[in-house]
Amino acid sequence: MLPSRLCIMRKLPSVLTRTLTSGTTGSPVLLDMFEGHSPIHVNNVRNKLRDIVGASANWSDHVQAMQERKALHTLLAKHQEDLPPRRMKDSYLEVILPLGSQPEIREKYLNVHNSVRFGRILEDLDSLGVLICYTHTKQEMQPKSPLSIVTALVDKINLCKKIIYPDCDIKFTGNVSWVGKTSMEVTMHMLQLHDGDYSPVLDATFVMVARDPENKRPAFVNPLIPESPEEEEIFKQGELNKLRRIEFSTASLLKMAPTAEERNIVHDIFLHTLDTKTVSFRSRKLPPNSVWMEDAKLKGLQICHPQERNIFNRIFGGFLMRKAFELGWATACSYGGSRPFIVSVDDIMFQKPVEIGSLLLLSAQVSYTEKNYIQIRVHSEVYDANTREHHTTNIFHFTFISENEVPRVVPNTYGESMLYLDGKRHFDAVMKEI
Ligand SMILES: CCCCCCCCCC(=O)SCCNC(=O)CCNC(=O)[C@H](O)C(C)(C)COP(=O)(O)OP(=O)(O)OC[C@H]1O[C@@H](n2cnc3c(N)ncnc32)[C@H](O)[C@@H]1OP(=O)(O)O
Repeated sequence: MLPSRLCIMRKLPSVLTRTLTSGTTGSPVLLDMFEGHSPIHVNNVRNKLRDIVGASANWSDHVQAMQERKALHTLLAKHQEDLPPRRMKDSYLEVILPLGSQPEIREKYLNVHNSVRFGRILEDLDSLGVLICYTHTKQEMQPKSPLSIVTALVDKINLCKKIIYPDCDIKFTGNVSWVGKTSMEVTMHMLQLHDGDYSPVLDATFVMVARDPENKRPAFVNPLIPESPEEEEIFKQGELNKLRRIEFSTASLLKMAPTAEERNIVHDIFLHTLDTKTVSFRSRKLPPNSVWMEDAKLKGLQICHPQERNIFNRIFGGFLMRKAFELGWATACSYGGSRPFIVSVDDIMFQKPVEIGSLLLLSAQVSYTEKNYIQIRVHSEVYDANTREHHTTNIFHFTFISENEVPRVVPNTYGESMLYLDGKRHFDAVMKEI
C-alpha cells in the first residue's frame, strides 16, 4: 500500500463524491443529478472522440478528413463571452474498464507480474481527459466540434495503491475543474472494485488546450461557473495550480542558478567524490553503494507509425506516455535490481506535437534517489533524418518505489548536478503531496 493520504478525492464536489461512493453492488450507481450520463465502456471513448471531430477511420483518408475540418473554422467563437458557461457537473463522465466482468479485454492490460500495465492506464486517462473537455465545450447545434483539444500537461498523477488487479472492474471518473481562456484543467479519479465496493487507486490532473480545427491557433472554450463554496474551492485550486506551475518553470535550473541550499548539496557531493589520495579537482572516486549518473540510463527508439495517431493525425499523447513510462520503469528496474512500483507522475509537458513517421528518441535517466525511491526523467525528441535536427517534444517525470533500498545516484559533471537537483525538486514536490 502506498501512502494513504493520496487519493482522498477531496477535490471533487460533494455531489460527485456521493456518486462515486454510493456504488456497492459492482455496477455504478448514478444519483439523480447524473441521469442520462450512463457510464461509457472504455472501448467507446476513442470512437466517441473520432465521431466528435470527424476523424478518418483509415489513414488513407486523413487528408480528406482534415480538409473537411477546415470548414469548421466559422463555428469558432470570436470571444470567450460568446460561449455559454458550463457547470462542473456538465462535463462529469464515468468510464468503465470491465476487467473483472469481461475477461476477454484483460490481455491488453496484463503485465508479466499479473497486474495491470500502468502505461495502458495512462492511455485511457489521456483519452478520457480529452473526452471530458469535449463534453464541457459541446454545442448541441454542432454535429462536429470545431475544436482540436490536445493534452498540454499532465500536472500530476498520484497513486495510493501499489498493485492494480487485472481481474477486477475499474471505474474512471472526471470533470473539468478549472478553465482559462483556451485551456482547461481536468481532474480524474480511478477506482477499482473489491468485494462490492469501489476503492480509490489514483487521482490525476491534466491540462488540455483547445485549438482551431487545423490545430494551428488557440481557440476559446466555455467559461466554468462554480456552483457551491466547495466548487469555488476547487476552482481556486485550479488557479493556484497554474501559479505554482509558472513559479516552478520560472525557477527552472535551465533559466536560473540553483539556490544556496542546492549549491551546498552539489558541493557536498563533489567533496564526497574526491579521491583523497590525489589532491586534485579532477580525480573523482565513486563512494560505496553508489552509481555514477552516466551509468544509470537507458535509451530507446520508436518509429511513429500511423497506427498510433490521434484524432488530429499526430502521435497520440497517451502512446508517448506509455512508451516513456515503460522505458522509465525498465530503467528503475535495472537500476534498483528489483520490481519498482509507480508512486507518482508529474509535470509531463507536451511541448511539440509528434508527427506521424517521426523517429522518436527516448532517453531515461535516474535523476535522484532516496532510500527505496527512484526518480526518473525521460527526455523525448524527434530526429529529422533529412535536416539532421533534433527537437525536444516531451519531458516526463516518474517517481518509483523499489522493494529494497537502492544505491545512491551520483552526478559527476555540472550538467548532471543540475539534472540531480531537478530530480530532487520533483521528488520533494511529490513527497510534500503525499
Ligand atoms: C484515435 C485514438 C486516439 C484518441 C485520443 C485522443 C486524444 C488526443 C490527445 C492527444 O493525443 S494530444 C497529443 C499530445 N499533445 C500534443 O501533441 C501537444 C503538443 N504541444 C503543443 O501543441 C503546444 O505546446 C500547446 C498547444 C500545448 C501549447 O501551445 P502554445 O505554447 O503556443 O500555447 P499558447 O501560448 O498559445 O497558450 C494557449 C493556452 O495553453 C496554456 N498552456 C500552454 N502550455 C501549457 C502547459 N505546459 N501547461 C499548462 N497550460 C499550458 C496557456 O496557459 C494558454 O492557456 P489560456 O489561454 O487558458 O491562458
